[in-house]
Amino acid sequence: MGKTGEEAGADGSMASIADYYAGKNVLITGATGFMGKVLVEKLLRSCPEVQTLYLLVRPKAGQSMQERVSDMMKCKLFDRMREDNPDFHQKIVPISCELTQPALAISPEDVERLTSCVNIIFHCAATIRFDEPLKHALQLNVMATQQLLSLAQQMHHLQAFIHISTAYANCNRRHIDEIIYPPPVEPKKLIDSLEWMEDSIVRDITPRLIGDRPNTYTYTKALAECVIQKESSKLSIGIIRPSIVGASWQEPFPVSTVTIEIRYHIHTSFCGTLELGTG
Ligand SMILES: CCCCCCCCCCCCCCCC(=O)SCCNC(=O)CCNC(=O)[C@H](O)C(C)(C)COP(=O)(O)OP(=O)(O)OC[C@H]1O[C@@H](n2cnc3c(N)ncnc32)[C@H](O)[C@@H]1OP(=O)(O)O
Ligand SMILES: NC(=O)C1=CN([C@@H]2O[C@H](COP(=O)(O)OP(=O)(O)OC[C@H]3O[C@@H](n4cnc5c(N)ncnc54)[C@H](OP(=O)(O)O)[C@@H]3O)[C@@H](O)[C@H]2O)C=CC1
Repeated sequence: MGKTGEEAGADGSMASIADYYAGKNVLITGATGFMGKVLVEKLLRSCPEVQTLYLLVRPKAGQSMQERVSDMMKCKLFDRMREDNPDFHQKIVPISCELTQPALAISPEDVERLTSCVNIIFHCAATIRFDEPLKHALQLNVMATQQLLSLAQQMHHLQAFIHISTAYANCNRRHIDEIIYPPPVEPKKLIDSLEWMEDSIVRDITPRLIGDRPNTYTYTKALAECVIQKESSKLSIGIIRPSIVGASWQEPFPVSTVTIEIRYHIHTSFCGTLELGTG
C-alpha cells in the first residue's frame, strides 16, 4: 500500500503495517464474503490498534445486517481473536447498504459518519459468478464501484482506496503487465445503452459484447479497473489482482488439505475434483 509522507518517520523510514493502521478507520465492502472475512480477522488480529472497521453489509435471507455480522464473528475463523481479545467485536460497526441501489442505499447519517472519519477503503464486494447476467454483473462490479468512488471523494481523511480486482481481468491477453489496459468499451456508454434493453436482448448480445473474454465476470472486472483508473488523479488508489484464493496456509490456523470441486468454465469446460495439499 502507498504511504503518505506524513506517515514516514523523521529519518524517512516507513512505519510497520500495524503502526500504520493504529488509530485508523477502515471501510470494507464484501466483508461477509470468502476474502472479506479473512481481511477483517487479519486486520483485527495483526493490527490491534486499528480504531474501527466499518463493514458495508446488506440484510439477507431474513437476517438483519447486525445478525449476519454477529454470526460471522462466531465462526471458527475468529476463534483466535475470541481468545486473544474477547472484546474485539467492539471495533466492528456494520453499516446497512445494498450496493446495487442508488447511493448504495446508505443512510444520510451513515454517509456523514463515514465521510468524516474513514481513512482506508477495501472494496472486496463483487459478483464472482462467471455466468452472471451482464446487466447485474455491470450493476455490482462496475456501477457500485463507481458509486463507492463517489463516496470516497467526499471523505475528508481518506488515504487509500484499495480495489480487489482479479488476475483474470485481462485473461484474454498472453502477457499481462501491472497496468490498466484500455477498456473494451467505454463503461458509461455500455451502461447507458443496456439500461433500456430487455434482459433477453442483453442475453443475446452478451457474447458479442464480451468478445474474447470468457465470461461476464472477467469482462466486468476489467471495466471496473477502468472506472477506478479514471479517478486515480483524485484519490490514492491501489488495485490488487489475486489469482485463485485457496485455504489458509498458517494463519489464523493452518488448513492442511482442501478439496476443491472445479466447475469453472474459462477457456474450455473443466470438470473434476482437485486435491491441494500444503505439505
Ligand atoms: C495445480 C493448480 C491447477 C488449477 C487448475 C484450475 C483450473 C481452473 C481455472 C479457473 C480459474 C478461475 C479463477 C478465477 C478467480 C477469480 O477471480 S474469483 C471468482 C471465483 N468464482 C467462483 O468461484 C464462482 C464460480 N461459480 C460459478 O460461477 C457458478 O457456480 C458456475 C460454475 C457457473 C455454476 O453455476 P450453476 O450451474 O448455476 O451452479 P450453482 O448453483 O452456482 O452451483 C452448483 C453447486 O456448486 C456449488 N459451488 C458453486 N461454486 C462453488 C465454488 N466456487 N466452490 C464450491 N462450491 C461451489 C454451489 O454451492 C452449488 O452447490 P449445491 O447447492 O448444489 O449443493
Ligand atoms: N475468491 C477468489 O478466488 C478470488 C476473488 N477475487 C475477488 O475478490 C473479491 C472477493 O471475492 P470473494 O470473497 O471470493 O467473493 P464472495 O462471493 O465470497 O463475496 C462477495 C461479497 O460481496 C458482497 N455483495 C455481493 N452483492 C452485494 C450487494 N448487492 N450489496 C452488498 N454486498 C454485496 C457479498 O455479500 P453477501 O454476503 O450479502 O452476499 C459478499 O460479502 C471479489 O472482488 C473477487 O472478484 C479475485 C480473485 C480470486
